Amino acid sequence: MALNKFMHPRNIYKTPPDFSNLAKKYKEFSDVAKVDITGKVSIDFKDPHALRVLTKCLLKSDFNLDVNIPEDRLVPTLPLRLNYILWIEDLLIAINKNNSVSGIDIGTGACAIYPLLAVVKNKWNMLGTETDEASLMKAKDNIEKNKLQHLIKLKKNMSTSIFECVFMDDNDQVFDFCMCNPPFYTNIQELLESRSPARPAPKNGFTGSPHELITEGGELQFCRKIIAESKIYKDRILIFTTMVGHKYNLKELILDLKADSIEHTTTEFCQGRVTRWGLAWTYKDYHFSNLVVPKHKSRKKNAPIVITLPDLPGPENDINNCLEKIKGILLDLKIMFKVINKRRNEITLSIIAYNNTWSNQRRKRRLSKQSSEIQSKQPKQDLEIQEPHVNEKLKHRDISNEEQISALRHTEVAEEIISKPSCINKDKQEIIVHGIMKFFMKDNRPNVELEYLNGKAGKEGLHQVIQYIKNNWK
Ligand SMILES: C[S@@+](CC[C@H](N)C(=O)[O-])C[C@H]1O[C@@H](n2cnc3c(N)ncnc32)[C@H](O)[C@@H]1O
Repeated sequence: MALNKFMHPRNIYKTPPDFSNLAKKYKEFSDVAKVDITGKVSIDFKDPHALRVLTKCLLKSDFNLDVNIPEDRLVPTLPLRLNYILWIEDLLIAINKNNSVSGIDIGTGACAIYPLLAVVKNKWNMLGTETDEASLMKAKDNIEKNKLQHLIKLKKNMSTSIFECVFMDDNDQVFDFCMCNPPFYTNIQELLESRSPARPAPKNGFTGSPHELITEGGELQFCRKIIAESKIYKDRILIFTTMVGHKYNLKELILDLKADSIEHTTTEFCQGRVTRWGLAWTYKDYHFSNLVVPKHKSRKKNAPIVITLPDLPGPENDINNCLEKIKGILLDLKIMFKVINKRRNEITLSIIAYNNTWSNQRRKRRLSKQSSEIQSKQPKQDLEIQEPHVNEKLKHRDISNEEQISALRHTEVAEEIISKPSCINKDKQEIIVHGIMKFFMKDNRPNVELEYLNGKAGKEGLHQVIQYIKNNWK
């Protein structure tokens, strides 16, 4: 519960729930609870069933809500959901909106968790939208079970638009806010790779179905769509908000809003070991600058590092030229990359390296030269027989032990360098470096901003990659 102290100040889960009390109150909970020798009651957080029972019992005990959470759907973690609702409360306070509040929950899911919490906590009127028929049916059951149909409405979204289904009846309704927990991932692979191997194993078990977690283009595209459509519905929703799961996407979305001079604010949702972010924007004459952002200032930040690269030769010292150069170097290094954003003067790449192909390049080149010199001196027949034993030949020359060891290393590394990308077995290999590189032109010079995400080589690994790029930037 490392981040709990940074939870929203009004979040009741800042104080962890009393598990022994829950076990006494609910038989279902006592069935999944374990008691250690000191008498402490806990559950197996890796067990999705135990998580489901915990959330169900907390909803009953703390909010008097009876909720069925289907086995094949996301188990909503309450501290995070509550952090988001509490931040919406802050936003509404900031715009002096304190009664007859109405909000939209985009992608409400099978539990309609946000509408239910919003209604029991604040008596807001909520509209939940959902594309998945099965989730929609379950959400309806949960709302009816709690007799809250008069405050919570549901709409099936059958279009590719986010908001069209809300306003298609052509009513004049104006909503105070919209909220969204978007599907975070682009595909299964990204979902599986989303966690750093360097970080401790996730404390909580994995829950959720693919369509709840995956969307074409991932959360960045989904949130961009909300922003694009917000321009159409700017008079129908006072404050637009979304949760963002990846910090690098948050940065991109902020740039989008800044580019259009749209008033916005952000927050951090901290709970357990997980941080998410909230982004809010408006087209109204509201100023969010007075909002007290509930985050802890002294918390260590992963501040990005900016490095200026040498000028590229020729007149075309521009961002497209940079991109071609970078692509070439990354391909040489067998580093996987994806262009996640491209603007007029800036390009953002996500990079993943499964092998360290950038270290000791000078030594590798020297040894490569040495070994090819030796090979060229050998008679052809000899070479054919002895080719796998380059180091044996080196032994017969007057060279030091250290060089022999380097040569041995070189043979191994050489194989690594010539390996084709297709032999990168992502399933079996650990990520060495995963990071974001944003290239941009400043004062007509190429710069790169680095953000380390995860990987065995740590931040140092990402710095080594950029150092390699810098050294080969010609
Ligand atoms: C990450 S889940 C969030 C569920 C719930 N709000 C929560 O926080 O637990 C995302 C939900 O959005 C739904 N969804 C995806 N695209 C949608 C769209 N265009 N309109 C409405 N819902 C959508 C998915 O079916 C899924 O239930």
